[in-house]
Amino acid sequence: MLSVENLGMQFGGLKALSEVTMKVERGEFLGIIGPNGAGKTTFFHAVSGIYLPTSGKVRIDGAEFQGKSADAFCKAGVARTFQTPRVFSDMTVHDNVRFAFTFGNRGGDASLIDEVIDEVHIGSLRQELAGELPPARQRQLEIAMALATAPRLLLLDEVAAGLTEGEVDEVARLILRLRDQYQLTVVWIEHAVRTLMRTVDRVAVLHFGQLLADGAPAEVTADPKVISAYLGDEVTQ
Ligand SMILES: Nc1ncnc2c1ncn2[C@@H]1O[C@H](COP(=O)(O)OP(=O)(O)OP(=O)(O)O)[C@@H](O)[C@H]1O
Repeated sequence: MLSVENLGMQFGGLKALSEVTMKVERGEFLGIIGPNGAGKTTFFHAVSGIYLPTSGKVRIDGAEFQGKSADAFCKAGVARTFQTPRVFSDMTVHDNVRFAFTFGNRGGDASLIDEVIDEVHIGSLRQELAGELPPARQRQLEIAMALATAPRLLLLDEVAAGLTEGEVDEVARLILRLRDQYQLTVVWIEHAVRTLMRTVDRVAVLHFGQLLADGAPAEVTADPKVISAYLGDEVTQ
């Protein structure tokens, strides 16, 4: 579904991503972890048309996409959320989702607007202004906006940030349900490592812009390189 080859993103002298090569297979659920500043969000920007990578290839279903616009990625079935939710504050929840709907691949069936709002459990907030929602609800709204575009690949950037462990587990269950219901391929960046490890099929670890490890959660958790660079005692306690 998505593959990157020798992906690089440089800001002046800083290599935010360096020679990253990996694949996400159709239907797979990949987690991405790594310390602050490791390049996780930059990776999402590079595979959703926000940043033009300074080197390497980005492929969607085998076709080269580096340098294409965010709209082209969206039309190819890539949807994402942002670490700081990008919602239209002065518009209602419903109107935000309706706006997202016009960019995607759903054709004319606007009844799906209400469906996705209900799916992410914000049906009771339909007429609320997005700017008045707490951050966790804005993240749910962003997921609804992403779903409104009829994605095949959903990129989630810290959608569980700031939540308690129980709430993070709830978000994980929601993502799994949405994945099944909409037959999504999912990539989830999250610092809540324990929940992530229980949820995903595979984990990639970024460290200083490089891919430090990529494998099944149990393998990655036991990898000495990953433990010393990032995990410490976090998931072994
Ligand atoms: N537009 C930019 N201009 C300059 N530097 C940038 C830009 N975007 C990201 N960076 C730098 O690239 C590096 C990687 O940032 P990125 O946001 O991708 O990290 P991250 O792994 O998502 O971190 P966090 O977990 O804190 O969100 C950081 O050093 C950051 O300061």
